[in-house]
Amino acid sequence: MERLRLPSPVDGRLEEAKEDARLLQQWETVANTVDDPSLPSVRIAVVGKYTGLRDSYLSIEKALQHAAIATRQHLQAVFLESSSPSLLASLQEGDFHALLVPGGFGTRGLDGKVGAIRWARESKIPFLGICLGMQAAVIEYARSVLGRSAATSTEFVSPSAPALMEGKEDVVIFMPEGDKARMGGTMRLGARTTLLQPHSLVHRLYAEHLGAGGREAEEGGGGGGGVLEVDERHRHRYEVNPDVVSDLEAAGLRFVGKDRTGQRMEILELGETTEERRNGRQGHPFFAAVQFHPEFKSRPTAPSPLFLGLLRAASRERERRARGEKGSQGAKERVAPSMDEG
Ligand SMILES: NC(=O)CC[C@H](N)C(=O)O
Repeated sequence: MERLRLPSPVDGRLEEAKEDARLLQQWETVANTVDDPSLPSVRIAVVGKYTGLRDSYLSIEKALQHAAIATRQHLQAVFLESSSPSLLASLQEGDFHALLVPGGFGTRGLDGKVGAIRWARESKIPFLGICLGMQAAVIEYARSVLGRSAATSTEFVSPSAPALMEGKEDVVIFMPEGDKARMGGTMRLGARTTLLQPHSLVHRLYAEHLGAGGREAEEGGGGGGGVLEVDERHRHRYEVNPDVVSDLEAAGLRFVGKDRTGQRMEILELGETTEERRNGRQGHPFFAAVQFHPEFKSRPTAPSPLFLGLLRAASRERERRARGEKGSQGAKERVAPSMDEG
């Protein structure tokens, strides 16, 4: 056995027993945290249009739960209907510590999602957007900050409507390799690689998980220089229009995760605005959105780095309110540097 370098069955059993004990210990920690009545509650608003069918957001709720356990908080996820006329009032009065806008399809409720994201961005409430949630964040920024009030996604433009003015309004477009005439089989599905720029919030979060969720990118493969590669699961037909990226970046959005071609935007963060930098004001505590679905890879003992980031920011927000502070400025440990540092 030694000559052939085979593991001894005794060693193997010992290793197995150690691993079993480690997993049991992890699981006990999870169970004890869920049952601990002394932990504070964290209130997360989830704004979507499938709220009548709770199972639609099951993986979102589970991923939030995993991150709440890891940050020792009791999760109160509140699902709000995105087409409700009272959505904004519910958000303003709901004492929420964070907002999550998950994936979805079709136009109903889009303006509600855009309004909710605007509220979170302007009131400096931690925000995570997923898939359609990221596309809605781009639409919101283009409408509110670039002043393109008609900004939208090609998904929401009826084929019979006149072409969008100068193509400036379709800030989210159909992916070129898809077949516009046929929906079946045109979705970009499954695990795809995203390269994460250093000096970004998401890079730091994934780097913590290096080994589990990320690996150093190789020089020459579009990576190198501290770039991290992560594989996350996708499910979409539309993407950020590469033609509007430079305008959005000049206005303060940072696209810190892209595919290997550099043409497909996978992750955005909010950098400091020029005005914030000039006045030495703190930027947004946590504003990130991703084209993929991080919830699908979250596990009870290994929460998704993005959900973890959101729940940590939500916890800081709760503590800040408990201290009676107004506005998020000064509340946090800021991680996203200004755009030109990235
Ligand atoms: N999963 C999603 O959120 C999909 C977003 C959007 N409807 C698209 O197809 O690109």
